[in-house]
Amino acid sequence: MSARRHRIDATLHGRDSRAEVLMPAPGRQRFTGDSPSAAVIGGGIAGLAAATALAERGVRVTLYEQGESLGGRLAGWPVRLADGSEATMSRGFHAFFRQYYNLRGLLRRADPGLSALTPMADYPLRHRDGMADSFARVPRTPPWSALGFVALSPSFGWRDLAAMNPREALPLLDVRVPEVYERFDGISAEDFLHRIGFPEAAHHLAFEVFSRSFFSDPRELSAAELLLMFHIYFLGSSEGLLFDVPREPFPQALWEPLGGCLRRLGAEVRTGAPVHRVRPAADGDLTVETDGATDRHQAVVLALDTRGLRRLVGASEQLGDASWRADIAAMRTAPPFLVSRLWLDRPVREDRAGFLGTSGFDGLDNVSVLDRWEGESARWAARTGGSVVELHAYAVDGRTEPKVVQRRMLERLHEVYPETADFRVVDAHHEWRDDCPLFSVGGYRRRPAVRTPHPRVTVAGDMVRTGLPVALMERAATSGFLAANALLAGWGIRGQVLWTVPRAGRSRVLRALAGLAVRR
Ligand SMILES: Cc1cc2nc3c(=O)[nH]c(=O)nc-3n(C[C@H](O)[C@H](O)[C@H](O)COP(=O)(O)OP(=O)(O)OC[C@H]3O[C@@H](n4cnc5c(N)ncnc54)[C@H](O)[C@@H]3O)c2cc1C
Repeated sequence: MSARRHRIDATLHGRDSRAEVLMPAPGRQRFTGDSPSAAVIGGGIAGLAAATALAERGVRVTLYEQGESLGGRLAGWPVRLADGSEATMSRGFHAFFRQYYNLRGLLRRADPGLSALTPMADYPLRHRDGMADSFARVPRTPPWSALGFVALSPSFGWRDLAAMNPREALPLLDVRVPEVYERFDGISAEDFLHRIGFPEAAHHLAFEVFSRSFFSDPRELSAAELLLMFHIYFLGSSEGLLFDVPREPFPQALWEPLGGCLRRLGAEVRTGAPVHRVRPAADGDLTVETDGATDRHQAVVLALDTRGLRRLVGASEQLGDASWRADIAAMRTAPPFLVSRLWLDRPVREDRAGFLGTSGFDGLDNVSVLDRWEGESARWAARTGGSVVELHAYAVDGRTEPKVVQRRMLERLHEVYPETADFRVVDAHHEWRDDCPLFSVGGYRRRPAVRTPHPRVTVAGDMVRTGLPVALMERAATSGFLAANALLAGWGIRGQVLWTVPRAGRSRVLRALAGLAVRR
């Protein structure tokens, strides 16, 4: 893919005039007449992006999803509450950042104006010791974002900035992908922050919240992922740290409309369809085995979660080569996380934020008041006079009894929002999962890339190496499009145009400063 700067249509992309556009390999617009068939395995964001890009160009797509609905880690399912109401449960709160250009492009297929998303006014953070931070008033364009944060933050002042180790900290100013992995994948996020002399208070507040949102303890997370995150959300993009959230539960707001688009494009969307094996056939085709059926395709996109990919590749003995298979087998998932959703009989205080990042509260990572922004919760709260609150705890010690953690998180809620201590819990749903990838120290080299040893098999998902500054949901969407583009290029068809935050530090002065660190 070639890259070039573009004037940005702010309504379609973001506000960052330095965002980069990545042009796909040249080719015909789409198939006409006879077209190949492709299996996309996995119906999360990555699979939906791949399936959409392929189907739009006339490929005959079958999407296989083992779950009963689309969305993967953002899937939702109906539950009946103790008071008889119907609600949609999910893994809960997700921040849709403005620099998620490719994810937003995917969602625009079904919702051109992104009317399903609503902005959150702030990204407040609170530490148990009383320290609080906010990004609402921090400017969005670097370097003013960093300077504004230092000027406004109680946890990170000018004195802290002056006390940092300048030589070690300079690389923060010019994060480049994939070079950042070559230099920093070998140390942990925690060690990196110590090395640069990052102030203790800001370390515990801002960085712990961010690194834990990668589902890992900072001692286990690769420093390269932390630097990348710093670049994407802070110093490398002028979209800022504010984000949007869906106005309704994920299925209704996002995946049912997108699934409808796919079907209108002629794709076959099969839910409740786990794939057990993929086998290369002698004639170059690939067979895909599901419960009781074997389908034949000319290409396959593996858009599964980490464990699903490991299992499927493990069972598909003839797929790939020995070293690729060994790398997939070595992939790890992050420790378990808990999402507790509580339907409470009374409203939380009026000034409580829709979302609050928390630190120092025994592993409670954030608290959302869903009825502030999600229609279904707001209607329940209006009808009952109650409120809907969600608690997330990432990287939980797997040895602790789930009930103990659930009770502890509720007690911490009582501390964060003391009025809730007297509320009655009308109903509670607790989701325990461990399906997020672990970006462990030194693990980058073995993570799968989009291309595999088989020219007609590609990989997509939020664990994939894309060579671009993208993470989490945006990595899933971007890798999905890249996986489709790689197949389309092989057929001489032009793929999807992609966008990314700049792939290097954005200011010449900051880049020059960062260069000093490398030369010394
Ligand atoms: C609690 C929580 C909060 C999060 N918050 C944020 C956030 O605020 N911002 C952000 O950007 N990201 C966030 N994330 C991360 C985000 O959810 C993921 O990065 C993203 O959803 C990954 O999408 P994916 O398509 O790569 O994988 P998945 O969504 O896991 O999709 C993989 C799919 O493959 C299917 N599958 C597996 N095996 C098979 C098989 N054999 N046959 C058929 N199908 C199979 C699975 O059922 C699944 O649907 C959060 C995640 C969690 C859990």
